[in-house]
Amino acid sequence: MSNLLTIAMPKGRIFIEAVELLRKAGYKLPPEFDDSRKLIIDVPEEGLRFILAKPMDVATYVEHGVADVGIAGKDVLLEEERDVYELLDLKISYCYLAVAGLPNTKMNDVAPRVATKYPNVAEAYFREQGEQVEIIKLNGSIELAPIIGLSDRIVDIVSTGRTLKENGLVEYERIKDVTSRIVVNPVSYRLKDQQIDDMVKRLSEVV
Ligand SMILES: Nc1ncnc2c1ncn2[C@@H]1O[C@H](COP(=O)(O)OP(=O)(O)OP(=O)(O)O)[C@@H](O)[C@H]1O
Ligand SMILES: O=P(O)(O)OC[C@H]1O[C@H](OP(=O)(O)OP(=O)(O)O)[C@H](O)[C@@H]1O
Repeated sequence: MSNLLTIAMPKGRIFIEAVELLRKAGYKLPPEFDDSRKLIIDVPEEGLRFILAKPMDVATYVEHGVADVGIAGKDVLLEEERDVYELLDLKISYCYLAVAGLPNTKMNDVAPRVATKYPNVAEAYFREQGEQVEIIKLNGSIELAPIIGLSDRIVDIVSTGRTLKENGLVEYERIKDVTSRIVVNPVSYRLKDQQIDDMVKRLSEVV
């Protein structure tokens, strides 16, 4: 096992903002962080190892303890419900989860269909509303579903609202605000509490 504190970082849009925040907190991250296809980047001078993962997989690495710490969107944490501690809201990559669909349409009375990348979040939301829906799991381009008649509604991320607008969809309900969080493995937190607390402290000062 490495002595380096291992951090699972999401590739994609969170990555750039997270790197910027870590640098602001004083971590010297080499140029590899700006342009590289490497999936593991060690920064021994800082005592850190970064693994670059799919956003949906970050909490899985942390739950299994192959990463001590992870950076993950609240959307993913709600969807996956992994056994990890959420220690800090980094307040980056802001967006929100919402229900959307074609304008002026009601949900089908019998077995309304909801397409989403977040089946658990969607299921729980509609159950709370007292509505029984059929969930259709998609992996992206969710906005297609109501347009081509696959579903009555979607549950998806909205940021600027541009994707909804350009595809002729409207928002019906806002479910939850989303930002990225620092999560940790419970055992790592016991064994490496000083390193982890130091990182959380440094990050919380620049959030
Ligand atoms: N339009 C957006 N604006 C801001 N943050 C977003 C937006 N879409 C998603 N996010 C946040 O960024 C996280 C990662 O999204 P990103 O689009 O980088 O990856 P992804 O589409 O989930 O993954 P994949 O690599 O499988 O396409 C999401 O979990 C969410 O927290
Ligand atoms: O409100 P906006 O600023 O338009 O952003 C929202 C869009 O961003 C995300 O998609 P992403 O770009 O990750 O593509 P995806 O379809 O592969 O999920 C999300 O799923 C929406 O489609």
